[in-house]
Amino acid sequence: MLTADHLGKKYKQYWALEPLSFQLERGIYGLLGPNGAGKSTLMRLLAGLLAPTTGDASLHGITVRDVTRSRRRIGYVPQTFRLYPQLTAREWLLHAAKLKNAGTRMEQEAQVRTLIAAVHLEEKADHAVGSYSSGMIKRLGIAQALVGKPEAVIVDEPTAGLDPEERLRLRNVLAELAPSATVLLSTHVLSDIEAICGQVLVLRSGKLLYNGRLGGLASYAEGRLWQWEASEREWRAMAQERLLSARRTPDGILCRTIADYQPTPYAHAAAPTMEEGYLALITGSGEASL
Ligand SMILES: Nc1ncnc2c1ncn2[C@@H]1O[C@H](COP(=O)(O)OP(=O)(O)OP(=O)(O)O)[C@@H](O)[C@H]1O
Repeated sequence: MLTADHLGKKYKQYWALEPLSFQLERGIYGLLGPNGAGKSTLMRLLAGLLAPTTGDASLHGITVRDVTRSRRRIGYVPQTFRLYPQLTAREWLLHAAKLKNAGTRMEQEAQVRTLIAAVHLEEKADHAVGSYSSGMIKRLGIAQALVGKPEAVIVDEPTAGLDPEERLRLRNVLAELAPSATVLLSTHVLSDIEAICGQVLVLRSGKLLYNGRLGGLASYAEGRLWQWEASEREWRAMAQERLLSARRTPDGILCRTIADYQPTPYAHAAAPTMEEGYLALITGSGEASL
């Protein structure tokens, strides 16, 4: 169990992460929030790589500040990382296994073989990483975080900059981990994680706004989601930034927005999606004036 207990981080007078508390069991959790919300700060605090201003993070009751006892048990994949381009994936992972003191040389080699297969890098395992695509590097980062069989795996922006095929591949790799570890993935794109995360935490401006089931997000736009068909001319006259979506149909343009009151006489209430609920939550959307 990965626990945050009044965990917070302040830079000068500014809370990058206001003190928050939660407990994460086994499974995959999404950490959502716009740029600057505090996601990386929280992840680095949970991984024991950043000293908190208040509170503590712990894994199964052991503080992450106890580096010797917790470091091997938590795998962390930063947003970006540098690799020596001339090293191969196998060499890189063996190096990580040595640093983490993950068993005898033979055990380390066996573990590296298993990890290479788990992240589907068998064909490229003995090629220099300088020749890898960004998706392959992300997968190698995850394999490196998994060395030593950690009980918690924290991945900052796993799918950023990847093409749809690589996203899917990476998602599958992460989903396979779920039964045996606590996995926390950050993103600002809900669709990236909705296929694999049942639970999400939402941060905005350093505050924890939501901690619960992914499906529960839709409720933030419940009763405030409006849909109507507009003509091309009406649509052009609208404050476009107030629209959540606008989709061309044979009859005109299907518009959706969040507003406390019916935005036009033609609008009718519609069921919000999770994404729309999430947008309502992070934008704190009030009345839309169209
Ligand atoms: N070392 C630092 N010194 C001062 N402020 C910092 C430092 N690191 C982060 N911050 C600030 O803390 C806030 C949270 O940053 P953080 O990187 O955690 O956000 P994020 O949600 O991960 O953003 P992104 O999605 O853009 O990566 C931001 O306002 C950022 O500018």
